[in-house]
Amino acid sequence: MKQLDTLREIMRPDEVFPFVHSQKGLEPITDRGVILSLEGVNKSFDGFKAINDLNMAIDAGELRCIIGPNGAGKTTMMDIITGKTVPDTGRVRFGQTMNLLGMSEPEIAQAGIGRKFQKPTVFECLTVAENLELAMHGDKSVWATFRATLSGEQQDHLDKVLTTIGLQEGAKGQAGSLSHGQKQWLEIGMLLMQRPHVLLVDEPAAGMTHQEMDKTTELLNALAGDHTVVVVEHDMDFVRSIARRVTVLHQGHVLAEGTMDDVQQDQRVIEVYLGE
Ligand SMILES: Nc1ncnc2c1ncn2[C@@H]1O[C@H](COP(=O)(O)OP(=O)(O)OP(=O)(O)O)[C@@H](O)[C@H]1O
Repeated sequence: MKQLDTLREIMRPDEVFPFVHSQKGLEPITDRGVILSLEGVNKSFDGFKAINDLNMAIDAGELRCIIGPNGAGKTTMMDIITGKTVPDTGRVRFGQTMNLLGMSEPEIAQAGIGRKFQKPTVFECLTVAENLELAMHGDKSVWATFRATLSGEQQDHLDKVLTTIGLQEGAKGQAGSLSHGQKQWLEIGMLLMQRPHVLLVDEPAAGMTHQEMDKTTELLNALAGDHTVVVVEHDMDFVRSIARRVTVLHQGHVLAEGTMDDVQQDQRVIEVYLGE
């Protein structure tokens, strides 16, 4: 995959918050500082505290892994960031000032936070390229728009995304014929078509072969830097292969944060995992 080469070109920052014009061109208003933050976030379901005073800050360009035992609140945290779940209290900000609470799921996606769920949801009867084309238009119900001719710039973007996800050779093949791993990459490509600033990726390695995992590691590492990538993952070997910084959630709260070595040696983390 010529990911690094092509990504520089794909990431032509849109004129979308939190990027502003500067002498160097479009720059994140965070100045590569914190791009996503949760402060004092709480969420209860029928009296059960799924998220308990959650505080977390993620820097622009980071590749952050979120780990934690079953029921730790990882999915609920992702749901809160993307507007699927509204917290009871707390603040969630994109950049330094954009308040994500009160924004709808489509508005948050439009602002530049894309999410990939664990199960691939590609359109199996369409080709790989058609899936990407459809994703570019956002509104998947608009078949007429999908049939419209792509501009040169849009076609270039599509070609670069195909190269990034390593599916350029199979672009005209049916998505239904792809392997599980290839479907996951296609879905990441579908997110990239909308030029997100932040990518939230749920268990990308689940069900993958070792070879596919290696390619996914390569892909996520290539995406970080120009994008901010947040990965929720259970597979510790995979986490070790991609993570620079790991956050351990437990009972809806941050238990530990640091490098993989740091958190693996943390006595509280060991106890939580052994006690699972
Ligand atoms: N809509 C809901 N109604 C009731 N309880 C919920 C709801 N969503 C989540 N919970 C509960 O909140 C807790 C946290 O769940 P969550 O799915 O966020 O954990 P998780 O860390 O993603 O777990 P896993 O690794 O098993 O996916 C769990 O105890 C779960 O049962």
